[in-house]
Amino acid sequence: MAATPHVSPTLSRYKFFSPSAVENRNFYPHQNIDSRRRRRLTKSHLQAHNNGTVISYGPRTTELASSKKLWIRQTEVEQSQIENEEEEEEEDMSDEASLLSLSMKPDRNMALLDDYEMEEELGHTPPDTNHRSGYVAVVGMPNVGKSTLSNQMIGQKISIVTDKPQTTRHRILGICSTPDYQMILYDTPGVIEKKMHRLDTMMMKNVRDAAINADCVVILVDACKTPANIDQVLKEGLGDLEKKRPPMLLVMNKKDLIKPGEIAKKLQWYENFTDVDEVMPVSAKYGHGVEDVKEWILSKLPFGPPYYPKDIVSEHPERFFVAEIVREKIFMQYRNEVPYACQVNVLSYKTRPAAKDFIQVEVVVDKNSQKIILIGKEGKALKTLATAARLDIEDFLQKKVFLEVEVRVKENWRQDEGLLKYYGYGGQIRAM
Ligand SMILES: Nc1nc2c(ncn2[C@@H]2O[C@H](COP(=O)(O)OP(=O)(O)OP(=O)(O)O)[C@@H](O)[C@H]2O)c(=O)[nH]1
Repeated sequence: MAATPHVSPTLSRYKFFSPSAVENRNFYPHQNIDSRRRRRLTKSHLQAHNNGTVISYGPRTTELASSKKLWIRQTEVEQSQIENEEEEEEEDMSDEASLLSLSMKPDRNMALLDDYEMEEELGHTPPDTNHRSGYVAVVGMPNVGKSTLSNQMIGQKISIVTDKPQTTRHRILGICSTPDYQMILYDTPGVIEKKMHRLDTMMMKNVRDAAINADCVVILVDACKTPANIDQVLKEGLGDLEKKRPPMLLVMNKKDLIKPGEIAKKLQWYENFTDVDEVMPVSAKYGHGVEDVKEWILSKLPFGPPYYPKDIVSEHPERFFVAEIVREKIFMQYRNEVPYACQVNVLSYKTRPAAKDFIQVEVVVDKNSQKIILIGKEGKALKTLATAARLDIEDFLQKKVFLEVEVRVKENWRQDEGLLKYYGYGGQIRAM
């Protein structure tokens, strides 16, 4: 029998808590209290950029403390206090607690924002019965423009974009909020049939987990390609959703690359031969049709309160984006198999009051031959990579950093499930 919801005396205006949630004070979506304490990406943290190719990040909000893990308002707590608490917590923090689970969509009956956040961030606003919020999975084959569309919809660069297929490896959660709605988008790795490595299998599981959680699904296809059935995308990307088939929109992207007559013919084909609820032509890169996609999504989102504070644009911690920036530069600088053989990990991130922040990054490769290519003659290639990455990281963090990049060989890392989980492909990422 379902437990009777417990009404929090202070928060009854907003929503219900399940009794177990109240007991555990585990109100936040996806995580426990410890893991909630991390630097989160806010709207002002990144700045919108429209062409989807330039990384241009705006000023960091001063409202968030620059503490590595704690999310505390600087106006309320002295920086020294933050640092002390941080050190204490660092000692307590077990490996388990440092993992953020990205796979779960919170139960509607559970409160999603704790009282601190409610009072502070929502500013005592009474619940809006017309407010909509929900999860959207963006799926499709590699290189069709999923990340470009997701970035456009969020209005900020959350996912890295390159011209190479299979750039996206993680399920990336981006949040688009207005006073009237909150759209939580999962940008997912491209659906692949042939799984060469354990990494591919785990990435596909992450796509399916995103779809399971979704209130609606956006399936992208490339307008330049001959129309083909999307069964493979549905099978690999959505899994067994027969019992609960979410509303589906097919987006024919890159319409700028084909003639208007061709657009109409291809749309007709998709309307006739796919089992989706609607078909739309879009040019994600140039923003054409993106508002129509948002409108369709909005019409499918359930009424309900926001899942996240309205100024949060992503669940991922800063160090995730630092690693992604380095990975983007690898994709841009190196060719063939090399970018695919690379895993980027942030080993250490130290904020130093009297010096530049110190960030230590390792690039893991499969073979020594790849390490040699990455480093280049007299280390020149690695230096170019580190400089390009550092400049973007500095833009992103809005401060100078000292970036150290080292290359390590871990044979067959793409087949090693334990390592892959450690690297975050099991649906959990490291918070610190
Ligand atoms: N001309 C044109 N190019 C686009 C459009 N949308 C995306 N692209 C380009 O297509 C390439 C792939 O875009 P992504 O957004 O990385 O595609 P993806 O589906 O996320 O790729 P995966 O990481 O393989 O899953 C990039 O070079 C984009 O600039 C579009 O509307 N028009």
